[in-house]
Amino acid sequence: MDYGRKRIRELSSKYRIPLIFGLCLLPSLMLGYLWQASKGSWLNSKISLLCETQRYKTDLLDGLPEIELPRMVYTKPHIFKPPRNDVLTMTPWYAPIIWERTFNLEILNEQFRQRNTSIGLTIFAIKKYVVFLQRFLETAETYFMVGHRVKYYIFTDRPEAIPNITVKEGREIVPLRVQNYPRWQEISMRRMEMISHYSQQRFIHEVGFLVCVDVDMRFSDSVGVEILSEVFGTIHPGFYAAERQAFTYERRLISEAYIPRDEGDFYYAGGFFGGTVAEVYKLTKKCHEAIMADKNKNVEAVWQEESHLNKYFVYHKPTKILSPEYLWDNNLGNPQFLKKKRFLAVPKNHAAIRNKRNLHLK
Ligand SMILES: CC(=O)N[C@H]1[C@@H](OP(=O)(O)OP(=O)(O)OC[C@H]2O[C@@H](n3ccc(=O)[nH]c3=O)[C@H](O)[C@@H]2O)O[C@H](CO)[C@H](O)[C@@H]1O
Ligand SMILES: [Mn+2]
Repeated sequence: MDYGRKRIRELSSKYRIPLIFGLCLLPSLMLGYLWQASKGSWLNSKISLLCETQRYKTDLLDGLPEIELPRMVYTKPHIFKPPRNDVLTMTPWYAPIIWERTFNLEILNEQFRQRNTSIGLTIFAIKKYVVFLQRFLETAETYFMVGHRVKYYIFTDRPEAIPNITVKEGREIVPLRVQNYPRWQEISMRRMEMISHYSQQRFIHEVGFLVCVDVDMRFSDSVGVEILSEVFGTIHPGFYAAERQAFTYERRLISEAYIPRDEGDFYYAGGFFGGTVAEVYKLTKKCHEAIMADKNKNVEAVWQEESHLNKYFVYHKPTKILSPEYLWDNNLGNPQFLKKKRFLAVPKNHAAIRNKRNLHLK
């Protein structure tokens, strides 16, 4: 015990001066630090306040467009009574699949009307395919986007063959003269190039959405704004129940459209897709570039641009998907789940319409 006290006394006398010095230095260092810190943060906040008021406009959130529905009376949705339980109405990435009974067109029409925008429908009628225009346009006038502003963009090598149809108010036929190609496959594929080109040059200034369809078709029931979304595709009527392995995706590795056997969600049809002009531009540009890359390798995908579209949708998931109601072929019968047939394939004699023989449409 004694030894311990003695030792402490010895040590404290030895280190007295440095100890006192240290004890004085510590508070002054702390004070100095606090002063610096407070001075710094004050200065910093002054600077950032100045920067922010310079960088940002303060009225950005004022005067935003508002969509406000009027009073509407309709059956309320019910958590335990889904309108459809016989079909898939939502993908795993939460994109709705559009079927009859799942939407209220009155709400959607009102919302769309208040957005004050319009729809461009792109149709290609090259060489003999002009024969399909009359029926296509007449049925579109009855069923397509009724009550909304529509521009029919008709890509053709024969503008003089466009039938003279009077369209309803707010609707317009816009002929776009384009070149033709000898092979039907080339004509079909080049649609990607032409849509992307015109999206950049023209459509982006004229319409909000683009809907891109085949011309050998007729509308037979309502096709309205329920189909519109950032980017949408349509389930091909021949493959809605098929397993992945049965999808006719491009399976050759050499093609840009190649999809491995363990990937893919649906088989989408080449004859009906769309979205905002910006999204359709991105889609068609990418597909066209892939088609050109294949061409350089002397490859053509098994289902031309439809194969490339399917590849695109594996890695850029559509934000909405149209059920086969939106693309049906009467040769496929009348399955129970199909409550409406909205857009139907017109029977065609493939050999006659795609080559130089004379054509007699049914
Ligand atoms: C309903 C559907 O999903 N159809 C697709 C399917 O064949 P389809 O047999 O339906 O192809 P198709 O003969 O209708 O050709 C596609 C489209 O290209 C245009 N065209 C074609 C040839 C011609 O001489 N003039 C002309 O204007 C026309 O708009 C036609 O609708 O596969 C094609 C690619 O192989 C396309 O992906 C189609 O979109
Ligand atoms: Mn077709």
